[in-house]
Amino acid sequence: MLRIGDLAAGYHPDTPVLHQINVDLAAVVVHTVVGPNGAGKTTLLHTLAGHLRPTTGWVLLDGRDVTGWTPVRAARAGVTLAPQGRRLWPSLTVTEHLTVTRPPARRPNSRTWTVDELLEMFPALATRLHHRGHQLSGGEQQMLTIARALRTAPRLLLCDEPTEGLAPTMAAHVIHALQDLPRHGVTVLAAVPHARAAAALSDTVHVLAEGRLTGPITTSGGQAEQALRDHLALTSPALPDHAEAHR
Ligand SMILES: Nc1ncnc2c1ncn2[C@@H]1O[C@H](COP(=O)(O)OP(=O)(O)OP(=O)(O)O)[C@@H](O)[C@H]1O
Repeated sequence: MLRIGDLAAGYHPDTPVLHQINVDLAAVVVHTVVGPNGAGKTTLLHTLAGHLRPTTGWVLLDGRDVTGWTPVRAARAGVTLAPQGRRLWPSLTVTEHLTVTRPPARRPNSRTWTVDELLEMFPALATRLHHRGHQLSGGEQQMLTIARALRTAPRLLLCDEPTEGLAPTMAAHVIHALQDLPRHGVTVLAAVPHARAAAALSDTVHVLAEGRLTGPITTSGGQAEQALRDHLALTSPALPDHAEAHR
């Protein structure tokens, strides 16, 4: 659905963060982009969600040029960001988060999600309906961030570090929910900092290093972790074996 070619983006004209990014998110699966802190993962997701205008290159959605679109146009077309840091509305309750966010009226082919379906996906939220954003645990906030994004009926969900800082059981729940989305026609592109997390979460991994993407690596063959280590070693030649566990 989404194709990106020769894309460059950054925050200052003289210092691009992304250089010549090429990627084709044709398959309705979970894709990850993995790379160390500062590699540009957030910058890539923000560019795709329309928060940042690319300096060069193109973005095609179903063959239509959408380069430089706004977040509103991106969301209307079915591309929604679940941001890092959760960015909830602190004074709104769980129910209010889910009811004020609605799918666009005219997008017949997208899977829409009722509040009840989202509470079934994330039962922890069902017991917190009247709690405000700032009263939720980190895991509950992450679930609500994803649930709120799903309310816009995305075809492509961009998730920035969806398991960051979560306890293992919460992280497992979030991973399970994301892995189930392709079954509903939703493609996922998640940014993660660790090779192992990328291999566990996704079907296809794209490695971002020094502003460039390599891959994709398919995780189904069992070789993903070694392939990722090889790719990441390109930018960290001195990395000792035991350091991988902390990447
Ligand atoms: N708003 C901003 N203004 C200027 N520079 C920025 C801004 N946001 C990020 N950067 C810089 O862009 C580069 C890429 O940052 P980005 O957040 O995209 O990386 P990341 O891979 O998501 O890392 P992390 O996992 O630490 O968030 C870094 O050098 C960062 O300092």
